[in-house]
Amino acid sequence: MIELEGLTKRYGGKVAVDRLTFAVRPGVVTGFLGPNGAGKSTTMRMILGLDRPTAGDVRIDGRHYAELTDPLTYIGALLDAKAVHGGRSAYNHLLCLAQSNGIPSRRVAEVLDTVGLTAVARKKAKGFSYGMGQRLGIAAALLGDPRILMFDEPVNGLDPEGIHWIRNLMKSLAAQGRTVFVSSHLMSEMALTADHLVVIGQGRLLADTSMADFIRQHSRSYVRIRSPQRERLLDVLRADGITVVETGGGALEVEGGKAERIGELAARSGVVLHELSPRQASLEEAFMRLTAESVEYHARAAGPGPAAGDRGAAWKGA
Ligand SMILES: Nc1ncnc2c1ncn2[C@@H]1O[C@H](COP(=O)(O)OP(=O)(O)OP(=O)(O)O)[C@@H](O)[C@H]1O
Repeated sequence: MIELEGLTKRYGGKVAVDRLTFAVRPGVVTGFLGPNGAGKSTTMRMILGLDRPTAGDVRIDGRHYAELTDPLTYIGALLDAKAVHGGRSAYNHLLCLAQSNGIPSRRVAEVLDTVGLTAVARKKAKGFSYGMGQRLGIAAALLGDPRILMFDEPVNGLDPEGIHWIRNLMKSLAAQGRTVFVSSHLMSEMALTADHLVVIGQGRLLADTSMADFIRQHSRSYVRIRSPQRERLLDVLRADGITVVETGGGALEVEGGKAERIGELAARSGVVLHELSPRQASLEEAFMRLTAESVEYHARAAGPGPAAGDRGAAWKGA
């Protein structure tokens, strides 16, 4: 378990992480979500003792990182996949890590096998593709067979096969009872991977909830309607007590699942419909709404008041 208590980091006048209090529990994948600059990497660096908190505390199974003997056997992390000596082979890179951390060298072959790098184990890391580098970073995280694993944006830059592989790996590690903490700025990816969500914006905690609750609270269902007799349709729906929102492009929206009722009312009144489609707002939109206030890096060039979908431009990799 990872426990944060009022964790805070300031860089000069800038508050990167602001009084974060939450716990990351074993047996589930916990997604750590937030827009660019929200403070995810800084938080992870403090968990690993790489950055010193300005205030507050963070403990791994009740102890500070610096107090752990052979820390790689408690917590494995992938923070920066490029942090590998390129001149070394994958095997030697992992062997050095094993030897300096009291880990038996037989683990090297085991983790190379787990991440599918056995065939290229003797090749120099500098010749590796981005995906192979990610796999090597994950092999290093798994080396000490730790109960806690932490991955910073592990799917960034990966192809669909690599994304699928990492997703399944994280789920299987959690199913083994390990604590899995993974950051991302992509809600859609987390929706497929995480059981629990911690969302931050501008360093502050915005949500600490199960994925099921997040979906229940934030996924909005609505009906989209288009009609060449728009004004007549508006009158008919309003007369029936239905609240209609007029959206761009001449379309109308009605909250909830009232498609059948709307269709019947239109038919009864002889109003022609060109579209009557029940829709579900995506989790990505819910996430955007939740963090919109705290997005530090807005794509201002896109002009004021972008639509939810357009705001994707403000997100790394979007
Ligand atoms: N060493 C540093 N010195 C000054 N400011 C920093 C430093 N490291 C991070 N920051 C600032 O702290 C804030 C949080 O950065 P951090 O990298 O933790 O965010 P993040 O959520 O990981 O973002 P991203 O998704 O872009 O990686 C940002 O405003 C960043 O500019």
